[in-house]
Amino acid sequence: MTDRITIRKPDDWHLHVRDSDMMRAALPHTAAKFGRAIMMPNLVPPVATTADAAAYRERLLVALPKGSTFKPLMTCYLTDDTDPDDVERGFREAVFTGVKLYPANATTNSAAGVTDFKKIRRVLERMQRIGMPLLIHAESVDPAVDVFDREAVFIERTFEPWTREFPELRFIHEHLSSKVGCDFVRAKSGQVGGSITPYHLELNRTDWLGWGNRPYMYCMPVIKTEADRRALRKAATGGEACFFLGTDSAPHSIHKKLAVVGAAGLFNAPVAIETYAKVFDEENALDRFEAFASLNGPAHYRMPPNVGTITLERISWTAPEEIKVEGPEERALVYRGGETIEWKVTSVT
Ligand SMILES: NC(=O)N[C@@H](CC(=O)O)C(=O)O
Repeated sequence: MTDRITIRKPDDWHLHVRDSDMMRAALPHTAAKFGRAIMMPNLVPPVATTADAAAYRERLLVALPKGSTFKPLMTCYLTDDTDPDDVERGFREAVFTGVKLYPANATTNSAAGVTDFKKIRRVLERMQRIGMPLLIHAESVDPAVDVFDREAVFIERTFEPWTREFPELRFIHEHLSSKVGCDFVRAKSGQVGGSITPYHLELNRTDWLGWGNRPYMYCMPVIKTEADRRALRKAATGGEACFFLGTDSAPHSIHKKLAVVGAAGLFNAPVAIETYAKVFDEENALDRFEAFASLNGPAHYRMPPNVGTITLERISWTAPEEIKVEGPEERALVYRGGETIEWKVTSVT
């Protein structure tokens, strides 16, 4: 039995830390264990221009603990009115790493997202030309589509046709949640990469709804069936280069999570890398952990892997139930809060 594992320092290819008080509370949890993270642009108002992203990056850098080498990678929130010239400028100036597409109203803070895909064709053409990746929240928002089928329908109606219309455009299917999604990414490997969260690897919809409604398991795309969870575990741990780590850690104040209409998103940064290690251990795949956590993502984004390392050991500890947040948000519930966590980070270089 392996009780200790050292891998290259991982990156988080899908992260929300928000802004101001929440950012200051959430960011250190990721910066302590990851080399880089793709910072999601769904602030209110969104990070929609090069100037917005440069300013947000400054705020993130100021919020980092002293001496941290963590690097935030910025994304552009795509709207109906995004200017292709600004997108290109941001990419060439190394402000933007990619563009993020939210279909309008698909998830938290996506009201400013794209309402009509015809309106973004010029941006996609430009991105294809300059080699800039497109990150997609791949869910249909057609009200006639069942919430559990949103991923499959988006792939069929929109994503798959785009991979043919824009053959040189590189895509990331964010937070994969279904077997259909895994099979799609696999079939388009090279052109499409897929990130996978710790909670989609751990939970099925019976965990979420079967024993009382558990608001801290509510996220978009919603947790699906046991067959989907198994397919995701196979994808993450199978060693295929198209799948990589993206926590989708998404803190909300406790008030927003426990409201009548609750916010989607789970704050998992305090236990994320440890939870992935648990999954790989359970699947007898710890030898493939480094590829998923630290190598496949940079390769898809065409960046070198980190030079540092992280060591995890089989040491039990108890996850905090919540983190404190200054100001009116007060506190945020932690995914797996109060549970025994099997793996512990013992060294980061
Ligand atoms: N995953 C979620 O349920 N929520 C995310 C947005 C997202 O990535 O969908 C958030 O910003 O809270």
